[in-house]
Amino acid sequence: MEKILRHRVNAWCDQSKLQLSASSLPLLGISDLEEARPRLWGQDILKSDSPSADPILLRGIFAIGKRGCDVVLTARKLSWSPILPETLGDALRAEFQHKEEFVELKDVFSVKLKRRRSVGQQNEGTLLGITIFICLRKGQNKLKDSTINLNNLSEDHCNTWFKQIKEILNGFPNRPKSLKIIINPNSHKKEARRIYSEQVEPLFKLANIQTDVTVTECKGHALSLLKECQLQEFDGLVSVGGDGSTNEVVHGLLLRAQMDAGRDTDSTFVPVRAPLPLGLIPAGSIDVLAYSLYGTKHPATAALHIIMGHLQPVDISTFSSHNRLLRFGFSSMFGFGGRALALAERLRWMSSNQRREFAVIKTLANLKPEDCEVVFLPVNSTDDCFSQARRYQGSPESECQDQWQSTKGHFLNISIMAIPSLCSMAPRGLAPNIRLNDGFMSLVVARNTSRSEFLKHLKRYASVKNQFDFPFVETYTVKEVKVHQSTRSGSTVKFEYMNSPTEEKYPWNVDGDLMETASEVHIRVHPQLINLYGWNIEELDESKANCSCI
Ligand SMILES: Nc1ncnc2c1ncn2[C@@H]1O[C@H](COP(=O)(O)OP(=O)(O)OP(=O)(O)O)[C@@H](O)[C@H]1O
Repeated sequence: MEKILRHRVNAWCDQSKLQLSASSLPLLGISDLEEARPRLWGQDILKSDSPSADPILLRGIFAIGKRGCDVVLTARKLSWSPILPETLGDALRAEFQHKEEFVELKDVFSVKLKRRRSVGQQNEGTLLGITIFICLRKGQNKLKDSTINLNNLSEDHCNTWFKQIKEILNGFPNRPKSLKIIINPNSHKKEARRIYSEQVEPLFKLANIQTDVTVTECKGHALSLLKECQLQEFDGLVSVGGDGSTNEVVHGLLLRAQMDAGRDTDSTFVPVRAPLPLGLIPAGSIDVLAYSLYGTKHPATAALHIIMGHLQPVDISTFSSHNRLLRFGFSSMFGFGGRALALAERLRWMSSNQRREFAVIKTLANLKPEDCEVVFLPVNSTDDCFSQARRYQGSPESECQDQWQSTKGHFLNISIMAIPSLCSMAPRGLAPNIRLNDGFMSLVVARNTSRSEFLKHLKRYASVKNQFDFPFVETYTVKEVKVHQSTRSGSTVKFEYMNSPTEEKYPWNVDGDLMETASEVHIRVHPQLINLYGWNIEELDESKANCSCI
């Protein structure tokens, strides 16, 4: 009888890939391998027979915390439950029987052999087990890393598990193995390098990601680098800095894609997609791009999105003038927003926060309207279907017959945004009804009004009240916009920050970066032209779906 039982248990252990090694046994408080098998079989064979279970790849014993656990690995999850001593009463046994815990492999980003090395020890150290590194949700939008230690002293046992888990992790698509990192050391409070080395690099190392880091030396460095470097060596690109740095990297990446595809970048060209996904590590003051993508300015969250290969297709606009491409960018401001940035750029000698506050106050004090005509292609009722179709067919442009509209006059500010543009000062976004990838832009124009009314409008962005509910504010959902600045002869508009009084250029704020250009700018949205590492926080946030600001 005993022989038959042993035979059945051994057969089951082989079938269910249960790994019993001599070093597992102390965890069970038993000293003999043969003795161990019936105990495990007695409590677990029924679970493993459950018809819904995934095929078991490995099964074995590890200590987790202070408990000996029966650990099961499938392609989808790693689960464990405590091994119960036979002496435990029936009531307690029943209570613990179903205490299975698990982690899904999609949330695991690394596995390492865990060793202890004493001071002066030359070899690789004493094996303690394996450590599983996982990515957890922390609060509404943040991610954090955590570990699970599976302790077992057997080299063979741990190596088998290590290799099997590594193989599963290598099979996840989109997880980068090699990244090009571009750091702007001068962003905001000059903390980008420290943020990268303290909060991001250790996570990339844990995830075994190879990195090639460039610390920029001046404005334009990232752009020239991206025009020339061998991008095919990398799985993704990462920008560490504020919105301005990210805009330079995005522009460089997309420009490079057009050059490689031989595109003539006139004002009607259809751009090709960015060849690599881009990750944004926020190290600026406002970080609208990172905030819109992650819902937080948390460098470790951004790093974990990159490591986990979460990809989010995002719309982007082109800015052209006189049939020439000026820039790729996600959001822009002309008038107040452009002037304030132009002034802040002149005050670079001040600290980041000081120059921003000073520039806003001074621009408000000198508030003056722009005399413009804004011509735009509004979204019509059929556009939702077009947008959906475009999304699935990958066609970049709508082919429907559209009706251009225009509005003229004196405007204090004109904003054109292809993304919701969230930040801590505008938690619902500068364009609350625009999605990251809906194929549309939000056009918001603030006509000339008193300073106090305009200030009220600006303050509303931070409150829960509708920021657009003012008689001087108009909002449109659009696909294309042309802004013509009126230049009346004899009264040429001149800006304080310009060197030459004869120069006639106008300041635009494109993703926090200054773009100075002539009197006409043509802006077109290009659906899902770039993949960013991140997720769509709008889809997670129910409250935004109910927003009726526009
Ligand atoms: N090494 C560098 N030295 C000076 N400027 C740089 C350097 N590298 C990049 N830049 C430029 O600095 C500009 C501002 O970058 P960024 O937005 O990161 O900083 P910031 O303006 O201080 O931050 P924020 O806009 O969030 O306050 C960008 O236009 C970028 O092109």
